[in-house]
Amino acid sequence: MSEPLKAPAEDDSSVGRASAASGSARVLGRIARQPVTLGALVFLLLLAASAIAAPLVVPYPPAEQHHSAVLQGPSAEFLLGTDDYGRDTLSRLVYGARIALLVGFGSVTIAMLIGVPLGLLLGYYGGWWDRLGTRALDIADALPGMLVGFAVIAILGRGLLPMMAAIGLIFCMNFARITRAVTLAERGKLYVDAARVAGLRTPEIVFRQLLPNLVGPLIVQAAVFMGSAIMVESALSFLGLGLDTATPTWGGMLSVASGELARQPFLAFPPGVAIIASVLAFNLLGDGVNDALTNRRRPAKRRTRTPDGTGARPAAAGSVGDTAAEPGALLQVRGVTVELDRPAGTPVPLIQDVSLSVGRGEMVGLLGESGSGKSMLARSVLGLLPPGTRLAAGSIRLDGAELAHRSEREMRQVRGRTLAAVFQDPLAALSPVHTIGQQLTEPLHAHLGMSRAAARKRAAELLDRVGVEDPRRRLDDYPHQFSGGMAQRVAIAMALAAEPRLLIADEATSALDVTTQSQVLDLLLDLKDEFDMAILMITHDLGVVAETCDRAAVMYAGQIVEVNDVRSLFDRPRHPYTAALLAANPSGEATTDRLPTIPGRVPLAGEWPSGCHFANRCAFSRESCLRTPVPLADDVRCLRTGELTLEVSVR
Ligand SMILES: Nc1ncnc2c1ncn2[C@@H]1O[C@H](COP(=O)(O)OP(=O)(O)OP(=O)(O)O)[C@@H](O)[C@H]1O
Repeated sequence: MSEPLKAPAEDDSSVGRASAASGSARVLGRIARQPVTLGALVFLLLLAASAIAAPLVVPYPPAEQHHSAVLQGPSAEFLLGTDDYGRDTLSRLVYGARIALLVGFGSVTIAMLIGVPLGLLLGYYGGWWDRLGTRALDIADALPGMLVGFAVIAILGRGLLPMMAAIGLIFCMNFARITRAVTLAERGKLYVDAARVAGLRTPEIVFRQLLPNLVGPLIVQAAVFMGSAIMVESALSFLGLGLDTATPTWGGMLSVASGELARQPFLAFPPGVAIIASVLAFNLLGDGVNDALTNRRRPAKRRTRTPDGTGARPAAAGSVGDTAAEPGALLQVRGVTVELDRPAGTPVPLIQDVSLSVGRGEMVGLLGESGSGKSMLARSVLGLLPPGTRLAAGSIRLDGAELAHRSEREMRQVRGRTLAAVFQDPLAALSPVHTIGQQLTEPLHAHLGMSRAAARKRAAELLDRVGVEDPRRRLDDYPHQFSGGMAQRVAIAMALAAEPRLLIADEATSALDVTTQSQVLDLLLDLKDEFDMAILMITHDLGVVAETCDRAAVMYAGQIVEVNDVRSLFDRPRHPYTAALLAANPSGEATTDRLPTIPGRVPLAGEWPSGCHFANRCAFSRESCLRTPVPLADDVRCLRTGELTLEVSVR
C-alpha cells in the first residue's frame, strides 16, 4: 500500500473558502444591490407586516359602519374615505391584504404540491411518461383558467379553501411545465449521472439531487404566481364568487366601487392601486431573484490547457501482450452495438460490434477522435445510455455477471460498488447545492449501510487519501469552493467510496492544467495499486495513455479498430488509422512521412461506409475494403494489416 498523498502544491485559495452560507449571502447581496427589487421586497414585507398586525394598525374595525359618513372621500378622519356602508376603506384595505396574501400563498403552495412532483416525474423518466404527461398538460392548459376556477368553486362552494384549491389547480400545470423543463435539462448533467453511478435510488436522485437545483427557478415562479393568484382572487371576489361579501377583499371592494362610480369615483382607487402594486411588486421580485440566481449560476471559467507537456514515457513494465479476450477478465465487452432510435426510419448505430476486455487491476486506454464512440461505450457499461439510444446487441460482463439489458434497479446494485466513474468536468459532476460531505456520505450510507457519523469519518479519510488538506473542515464546503484539480480529487474520492473493482475515467484529466493533470494521474495510478482496481481511461490524449496504461484500444467511427499493449501500439501500429492518429499527434515525432495528417473528416454516425469505416480516408484502401464489413480479427480491424508496415512513434 502506498503512503497517503500529501496535498499537492495546487493553490485553491483563489476559489475562496467562503462559508456554507456564502452562496445564499451572495444572492441576497445581489438582490440588495438591485434598487427596484429591493423596493418591491420592502413594499411586500410592509404589506405582509401590516396584514399580520392588522388589528393593531387599522384605525377602525373593518366592519364598523359610520352611517353619517357614507361614501366619503379621503379626510383626516378616514384617510382613504368610506364605502357605501360608511366602513373605513383603509381598514378594509389592510384586512383585504390578509386575504390576498393568504390566498396567494395557499394557492401557490397547492399548485406546487401538485405541479412539482408531476414535473419531476415527467422530466426525470422522459419517454412515454413524458409524452403522455405533456399531452395531458396541453389539454389542461387549453381549458380557460377562470372556467376551472368557476367549476371548482361550484363543486366545493365559496370559502377560503375552495378559493385556494381553485387557484392552485389553475396554476399547478405551470409549475409542472417549469419543473419538467428544468428537470429535463438537469437530468442530463453529470452530477445526476454521478449520483446514478454512485448507486442512489431514483427517489433520492429526484428529491435530494434534482429538487434542490430547482429551488431557484421555483422561488422565482412562486413569486410571479403569487401576483397572478392575487389577481385571480380579486377577479373571483369581484364577480361575487369569492368570500362572503362581509369579508373585506380587494376584489369585493372593487365590486362595491364599480356600483358607486357615479357617487364616489375615488372608492375604486385604493383596492385598484393595491392590486396593481402588489402584482407588480411580486413580478419585480421574481425578476430580481431570477437575475440574482442567474448570476450565481453562471458557470465558472474553464481551465485552459497549456500546450503539451505530456511527454510520453515507456509503457508500464509487464504490459499485457495477449490482447485477445481473457478468460476471467474483469470487464468483457463483446459485440456491443448501440443504436439511436428515430421516430421514422431505421435506427442509426452509434457504436457497432465493439469488443474489449479489461483485466483485474489493469489500466486500459480508450483512444479516438471526438465522436468515435468512446463515451457511448462507457455509458453502455455503466448502464447510462442517453434517452433515445439503446443497447441493440452484445454482451457486457463485469466480474462474470452479465450487465446488458439489466434494469435500472439492478444496475444501481452494480454502480458505486463494483463499478464507478469519474467524468471530465468535476464541478459539473458534483451537485452545486450540496456540501462535499453530504455527497460523499450519501453513497457510503446508501451502499454500505454506514451510520451518518461513520460515513462522515470515512468521507474525511477518503478526502485525506486523495490529497485534500484539512479534510474534516472541507467536508462542509460546497463544490464551487474547490479548484478544478481539487474538485476532481473529490470526485475520485466519491468514486472510490465503495472500493469499486473497475473505475471508468471518462476524460477525467482533460479539463485540468498539465501540472494538475499529472498529479491526478499519479493519484489514479497509486489508487489503482492500492485498491487493486482496474481503470478504463478514456481520453484523446496519447501522452496520457502512453504514460499510464498497460493496454490501449483505438476507436474510429463507432468501432474498435485496434487493441494492443501500449508499447506495441505506439511502436508498431497495425491499423492505418492508429498510425495516422499517432503521426498526427502534435507532441509526437513522426519517424515516417507516410501519414503526417489524416485527410478528410470522421464520417458521422449513419454515414459510415458499408465496409471499412476508415476506407475513405485511408492511404492504403483497396476496392475490397469497401465491399463488406471488416471484422476485428487478431485485435485489428484491417484487411491489409498483414501486408502493411506502419512505423510511427510518438516517443
Ligand atoms: N445523447 C446522444 N444522442 C444521440 N447521439 C449521441 C448522443 N451522444 C453522442 N451521440 C452520438 O454518438 C456518437 C458517439 O459519440 P461519443 O460521445 O460516444 O463520442 P466520443 O468518442 O466519446 O467523443 P468525445 O471524445 O467528443 O466525447 C457520435 O456520433 C455522437 O454524435
